[in-house]
Amino acid sequence: MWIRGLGHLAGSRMFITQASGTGEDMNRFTRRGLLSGMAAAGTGALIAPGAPRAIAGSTPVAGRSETQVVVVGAGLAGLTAARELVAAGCEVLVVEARDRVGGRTVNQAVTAPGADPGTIVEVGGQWVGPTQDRVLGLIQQLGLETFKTYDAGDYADYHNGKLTRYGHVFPADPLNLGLNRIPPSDPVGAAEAAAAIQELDRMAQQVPLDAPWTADDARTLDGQTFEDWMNHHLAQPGAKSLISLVINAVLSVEPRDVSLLHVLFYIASAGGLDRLVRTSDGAQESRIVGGSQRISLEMARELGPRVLLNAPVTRIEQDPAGVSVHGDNFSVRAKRCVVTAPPALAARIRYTPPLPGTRDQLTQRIPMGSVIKVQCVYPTPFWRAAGLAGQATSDTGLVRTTFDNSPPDANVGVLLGFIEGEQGRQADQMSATQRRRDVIECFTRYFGEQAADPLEYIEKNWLEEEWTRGGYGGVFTPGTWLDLGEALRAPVGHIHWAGTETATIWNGYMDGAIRSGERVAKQVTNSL
Ligand SMILES: Cc1cc2nc3c(=O)[nH]c(=O)nc-3n(C[C@H](O)[C@H](O)[C@H](O)COP(=O)(O)OP(=O)(O)OC[C@H]3O[C@@H](n4cnc5c(N)ncnc54)[C@H](O)[C@@H]3O)c2cc1C
Repeated sequence: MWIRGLGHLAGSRMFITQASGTGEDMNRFTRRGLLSGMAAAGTGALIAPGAPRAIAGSTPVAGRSETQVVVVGAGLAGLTAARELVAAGCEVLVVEARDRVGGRTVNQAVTAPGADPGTIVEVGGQWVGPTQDRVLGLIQQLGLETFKTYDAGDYADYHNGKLTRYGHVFPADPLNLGLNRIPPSDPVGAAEAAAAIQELDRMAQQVPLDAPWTADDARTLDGQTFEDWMNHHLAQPGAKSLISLVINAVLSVEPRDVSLLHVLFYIASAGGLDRLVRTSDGAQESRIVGGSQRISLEMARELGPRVLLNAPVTRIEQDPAGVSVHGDNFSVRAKRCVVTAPPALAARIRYTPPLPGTRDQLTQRIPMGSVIKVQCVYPTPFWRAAGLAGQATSDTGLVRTTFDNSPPDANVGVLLGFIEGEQGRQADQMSATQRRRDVIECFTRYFGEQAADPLEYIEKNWLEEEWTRGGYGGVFTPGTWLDLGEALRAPVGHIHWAGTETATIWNGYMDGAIRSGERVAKQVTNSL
C-alpha cells in the first residue's frame, strides 16, 4: 500500500478514537495509537488533528506499501465489507470523511440533570426487528444485546383537532388484517387505508427484488409517483392522509416525490408494509443496549488502524492496474475500491475517467429523504403511568409520529419524534428556537402538559449533515429503476458499489447496509 501526502504533516499530533463509549467521548491523544496509525498508513508520518487519522488498537498492517482494497465510508456497509474482506485474507483500508465511524448511526449522550452517566439516545438509525437476520446476527457476534421498544398501553392519534386513544390493533379491523398503527379516528378512511395496505402488499409481491425493472408492468409502475397511485385508488381523504403518513414515516419523503415501483420494491424488500410500520413484530421492535453505533464502534475496534478518519475522498482515478483514491491531503493506491456513500454523496466524488453516463444519471435521480429526529428528555416516562405507549400519529404539526425512546432502565423518560418529508424541509428553514417550540407543542398536544417542560431537547437535522445530506436513505424517483436500475450494483472497472441503497433485502435499513457490505466483499474477492 502506498499512502502519500501525509508526510508533510510530520511533527503534529493526532487524535485517536477509542472504539467504545459515545460519539462524543471517544477522542483521546495516545502515543501508542499514534504509532499504530502510522504503521497502518505505512508512512512513518505524523498526522495532524483534523487531518486523516487512524483508529487505535488491533493489528496494524505494518510495513506494507500497497493495500488491496480501499473502502470509502465507515458506516455499517463499509465496515462490514472491510471485516469480510479481512476475514477473506485481503488487505484493506477504510477511509471515512467524518471524525467518527457509524455514518447514519450515531449515539448521543443524554446530559439532562438526573440522567444516569452513560445514558445515550441514538440520533440516527436505531431499531432492529424480525427477519433482519444479518444485523441481528452481527449484534450477537459482536457480543451486543437488544431490548424491546416500549410498546405497552394505548396509542394516540391526533386527527382534525381531536385526540383519540386506541388499542394497538385496529378495533373494527373490517378486513381482519390485524393491522397495527392504523388509528380508528376516521373509521371509513381507516378501512380504506387498510384495504390499500393489503393491495400494496399484493402488488409488491410481484416485484423481483434483484431487478425491479423486470416487474410485470414496470413501465406503468415506475411511470408514476406514489401520489398518482393514491389519487386513482383512494377516495377517502382520511385514507389518503393515513397512507401519506405511512410514506412520510417509512421513507421520509412525500408521496409526490417517489416512484410507485420504488415504494413496492421497498415494501417487498422488508416483507410487507405492516412489518415496516409495526413496533412489536415489526421494524421498530428492538433497540441495541448502549446504542446502534456500538455495532460500528465494535467493528472499527476489530479493524483497528485499517480505519482512517477525517479522510473525505474527493477523487477516484482508475487505470488498468488499479485505483488511486485521493483526498485533500492523502492518496491511497489499491487494486479495488468499494464506495459505500449513498448515491447522492457518491456522485459528489470526481471520477477519472468519468463514470458511464447511466451510472452518473442514476445517482442524479436518487435524492435523500428529509428527516430531522427530535427527542425530549423528562424525569420519568410519565405517559406510561397514564397507560400510553408514547406512540402517536398526527395529521398536523411538525412531528407526526412519536415513540417512547427511554433507555432500557427508564432512568429518564425520552419521547422521540420524527419531522419528515415536507415538514422536514420547512423545519430546516426555521430558527432552532422556533423548531424547538413547535416540537414541544406537538408532544404536549399528544401527551399533555407534562410534556411541555423537558429537561433536555435533542435534535439531529440530517439535511444539514455534510456527509449524508438527508435520510433515512436515497429514494428512487419515477423512471429511475426502469431505465437506470441495472447500474446500481454493477462495478465500474475496479470500483464496486455498496451501501443500504444497493440492498435487495431491508433496503434503506441497517440490515440492508450490512447485507450490501457482505455482498460487495464477495464480489470483490471473486474479482481479485
Ligand atoms: C434519522 C434516521 C433514522 C433511521 N432509523 C433507522 C432504524 O431505526 N433502523 C434501521 O435499520 N435503519 C434506520 N435508518 C437507516 C440506517 O441508519 C441506514 O440504512 C444505515 O445506517 C446506512 O448505512 P450505510 O453504511 O449504507 O451508509 P452510511 O451510514 O451513510 O455510511 C456511509 C459513510 O460514508 C461516508 N462518506 C460519505 N461520503 C464520503 C466521502 N466522499 N469520503 C469518505 N467517506 C464518505 C459517510 O460519512 C458515512 O460514514 C435511519 C436513518 C436515519 C438518518
